[in-house]
Amino acid sequence: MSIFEAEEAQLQATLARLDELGDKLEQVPRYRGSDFTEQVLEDRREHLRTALHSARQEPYFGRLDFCEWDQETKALYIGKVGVHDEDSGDPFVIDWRAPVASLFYSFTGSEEDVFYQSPEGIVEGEILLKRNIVIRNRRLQRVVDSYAKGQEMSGGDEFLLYKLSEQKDNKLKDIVATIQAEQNAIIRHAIKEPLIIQGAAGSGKTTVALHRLAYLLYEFREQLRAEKMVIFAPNAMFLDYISHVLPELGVGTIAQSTFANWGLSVLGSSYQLYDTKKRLANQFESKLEQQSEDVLAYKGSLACQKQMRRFIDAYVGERVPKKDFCPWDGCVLNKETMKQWIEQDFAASPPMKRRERFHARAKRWIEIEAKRFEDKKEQQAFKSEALKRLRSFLSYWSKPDLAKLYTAFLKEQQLPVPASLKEKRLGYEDIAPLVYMHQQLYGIERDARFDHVVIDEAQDVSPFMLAVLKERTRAGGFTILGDLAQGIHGDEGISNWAAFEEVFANNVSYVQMERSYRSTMEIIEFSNRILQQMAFAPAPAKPVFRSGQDVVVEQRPTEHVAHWVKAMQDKQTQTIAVLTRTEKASTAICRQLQAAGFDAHLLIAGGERYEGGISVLPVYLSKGFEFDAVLLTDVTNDHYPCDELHKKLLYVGCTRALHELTVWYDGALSPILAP
Ligand SMILES: Nc1ncnc2c1ncn2[C@@H]1O[C@H](COP(=O)(O)OP(=O)(O)OP(=O)(O)O)[C@@H](O)[C@H]1O
Repeated sequence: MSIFEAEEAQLQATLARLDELGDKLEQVPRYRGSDFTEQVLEDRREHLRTALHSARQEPYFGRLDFCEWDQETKALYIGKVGVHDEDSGDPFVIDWRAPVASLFYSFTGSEEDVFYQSPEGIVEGEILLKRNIVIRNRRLQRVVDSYAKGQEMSGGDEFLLYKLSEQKDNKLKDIVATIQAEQNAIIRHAIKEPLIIQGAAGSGKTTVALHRLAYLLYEFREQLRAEKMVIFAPNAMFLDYISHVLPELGVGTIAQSTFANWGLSVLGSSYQLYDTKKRLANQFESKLEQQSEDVLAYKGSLACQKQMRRFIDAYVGERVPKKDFCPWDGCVLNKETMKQWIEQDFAASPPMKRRERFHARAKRWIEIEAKRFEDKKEQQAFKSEALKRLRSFLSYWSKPDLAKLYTAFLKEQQLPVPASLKEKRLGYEDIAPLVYMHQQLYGIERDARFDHVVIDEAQDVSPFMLAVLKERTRAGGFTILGDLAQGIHGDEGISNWAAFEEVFANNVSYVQMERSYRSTMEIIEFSNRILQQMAFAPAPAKPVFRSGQDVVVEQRPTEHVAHWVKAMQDKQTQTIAVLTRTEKASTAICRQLQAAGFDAHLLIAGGERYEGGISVLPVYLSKGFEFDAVLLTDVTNDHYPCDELHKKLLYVGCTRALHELTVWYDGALSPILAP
């Protein structure tokens, strides 16, 4: 029997077991009653039904023959979801997140003995076979061995290259079958340590972070809840693009948001972001930003956070009663007692909660004092007079208007006050300071705390934003990923990771990912030449050995875009992108393509969906996305002068391409690309 036939027989046997299990489960009536134990059992059955639904199509993707010392070799089949034999409890498909499955990813073929950490301790042994198996709709498609003991192998990358050469559709995909050793280490990194990942474009940062969430939820299911996890990413369109990975991994309820939207939800519905749609366009096109870069950078800094804390402390300090309270003539609650209540008895509560508690205790005190009057009517009259006086006494400590308080802070710091603040319309850079102010005054409800936070494209996040999130996240619960070479929002974001490390008082792990999986060698080498020109030049990306077309750089006006798109379509290219320098240019090209009969999509700031197919978008919006073929238009000296911002923009644009990259210029080629 050939290897393929043997695996085919194994697949049929596994499918038969899965079908039997699935059919049996379907026959158990759904429990809808109120008995708690029954509900828990039904919950488990439902979980298994969902798991079996996907397992019955593609039960596994890998096989690992592992021999634990002094025991028999076991063939372990690894899949997206683990399935156990009902009677013996033995797994016949191992979940990719299970401890033993880690060997499938970390084993490189050169280790003689291997080990993994199981809940019972370290398990040692040797690997005899590592096999990739492709199953589509219950049919065995492909079997590729990357290691077989005692045999010469062509190299472990063959299967990875096969996966990478596939065309992409409109959603990011899971990579469970081909997670690489360095990615596996990140996915399984200790739960208690915050993690910062600096990764080259296309190194799999976003993908790996999503797999890490799925892993954490599996391994620490007793401690973590999906509803308490959140992914922050730059915009709604990008969130739409990555939205399929977690459901594919069987995880459905993790919140995804932009920092701005989340911040506004904390502040309440009266606050809005000003020019949501136009912020990026202004920043990258007409330089209309009202505020200088220094002000933006300061508002995102830890120095600003420190000043804000001092300002709030002073504000709260001022709220301590300065005079005695007199509910009626002859009765006094002295200021020392009230001070003691506020500063000592209620010290653990946030300031606005302290006010509430003070109010409640003062009312109780009035009740007790009023009991001195024997006549009930008299008692009532004194009480209502006292409550009136209490209200007026507390007016010095009314609920603060955050926008006004923030205005006072900006004035104190001699910073310009944006005119829109009066209408509670905020700049992106004002959100972190305001949310921080809110947190300082009102505290953070238990329900509003996070178990784990993923921050994607973190180079565009300010240290102040991170500090705000840290206050409401359980210790160590951060996976932060970014690429400084793609930091196109330098004024709001960061230029090195030091300030982030400072937020965690340096108790943070830092990992670099240099291998890039997205693009061909030709595209990576071309992009690396831009990288090397940057003031801060991260290590060049290392390509996987996947060769493709040469990068084309040619003098051509944008009128020819339709020809290029047609040529790409003729090659069956699935996702095609035309990247322009401005939104205006994107709009014009998109119209031109639509007039020529192409189903082209214009992606602009404020958009919510990414459709795939043919996309036309400004280069600054392309961050995070990838396309089979990319055309960068107008790469001239005028549009991309030789400065840091434009080097980064071009780097972002070039690294979006998987298989083909074309660069056009009409005039003088940008000096960044000059030979
Ligand atoms: N181990 C892997 N196996 C197969 N494909 C992979 C692997 N790692 C990454 N990829 C693919 O590489 C591409 C880039 O991944 P991803 O978008 O997560 O990278 P990134 O580092 O976030 O990129 P960027 O910073 O440029 O946005 C995706 O198509 C992803 O599926």
